[in-house]
Amino acid sequence: MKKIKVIIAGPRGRMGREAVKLVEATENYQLVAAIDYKYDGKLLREIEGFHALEVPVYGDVEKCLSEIEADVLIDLTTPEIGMHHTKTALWHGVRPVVGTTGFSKEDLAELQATCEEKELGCIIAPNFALGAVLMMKFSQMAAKYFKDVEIIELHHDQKLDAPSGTAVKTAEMISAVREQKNQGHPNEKETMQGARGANFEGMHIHSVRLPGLIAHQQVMFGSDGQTLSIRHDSYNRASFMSGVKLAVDTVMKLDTFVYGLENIIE
Ligand SMILES: NC(=O)C1=CN([C@@H]2O[C@H](COP(=O)(O)OP(=O)(O)OC[C@H]3O[C@@H](n4cnc5c(N)ncnc54)[C@H](O)[C@@H]3O)[C@@H](O)[C@H]2O)C=CC1
Ligand SMILES: O=C(O)C1=N[C@H](C(=O)O)C[C@H](O)C1
Repeated sequence: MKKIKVIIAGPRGRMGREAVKLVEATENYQLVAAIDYKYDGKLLREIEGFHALEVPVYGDVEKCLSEIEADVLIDLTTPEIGMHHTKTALWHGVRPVVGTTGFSKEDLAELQATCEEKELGCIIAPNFALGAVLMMKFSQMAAKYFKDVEIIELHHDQKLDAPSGTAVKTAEMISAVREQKNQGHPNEKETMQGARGANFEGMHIHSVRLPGLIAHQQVMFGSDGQTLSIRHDSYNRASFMSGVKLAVDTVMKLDTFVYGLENIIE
């Protein structure tokens, strides 16, 4: 059986550790390297929590990709370094699967152009949890009938980006079908800055950060005499792994850029 050779960037992170477990547990995947700025030149097994993993760790993505033959790079880091890893992977002919959030519109356009130039698959998934992908799709369906919507995303307090990648993606999907509307009273005024959250084309996004939370989102629609709430909750990071696996398997067959798992599930 030909194995899919995988590199994981950010293996010590909350998501990275889960992804290492996934790759190790999947028969046709082989973890060939990890990228971690702190442990350059070590083996993964020398890092706490990783046992018996004779996998080299690189601090530098360029060096890693020059020395290691790989099919897929899974990135679970931070936006700046994630962008650098993703571009470098594409230049080396390695297909990226990116869970890192916080990329700008310009970043995404640049990655799409590089994919097209290289004719190489790349999947950027703001949320790998299949339930969250359905929550976004259902919200898009509902937005055809309800033009008043507020997005409330709730995450753990170690999260760096706000609003979450999922909330941004949800707002983009809704705006593709929603009749444009500036919500709330035309004369509404914030007496405390930020009270109405972020404004995306007239709809509002609220970001809650609390210890104890993992990843949650509620999309609330309202119209005359009724509201509709569509909610998804991730209670652990294993919830994201079936989507990571789907993305790795799919990216191997792609020569295009995909932003969002809703584009690859039926
Ligand atoms: N798409 C999805 O379904 C999900 C996406 N995320 C996103 O994934 C990213 C990571 O999330 P967490 O694991 O919770 O964060 P984390 O903070 O636990 O992990 C980030 C990891 O990146 C590593 N890192 C930072 N700079 C680096 C560099 N220069 N080179 C290599 N590694 C570097 C850190 O050492 C750390 O281990 C975030 O952007 C988050 O929003 C998180 C959960 C689900
Ligand atoms: O940082 C997180 O934890 C998560 N990030 C992603 C996002 O920004 O939407 C996905 C999920 O919500 C968890």
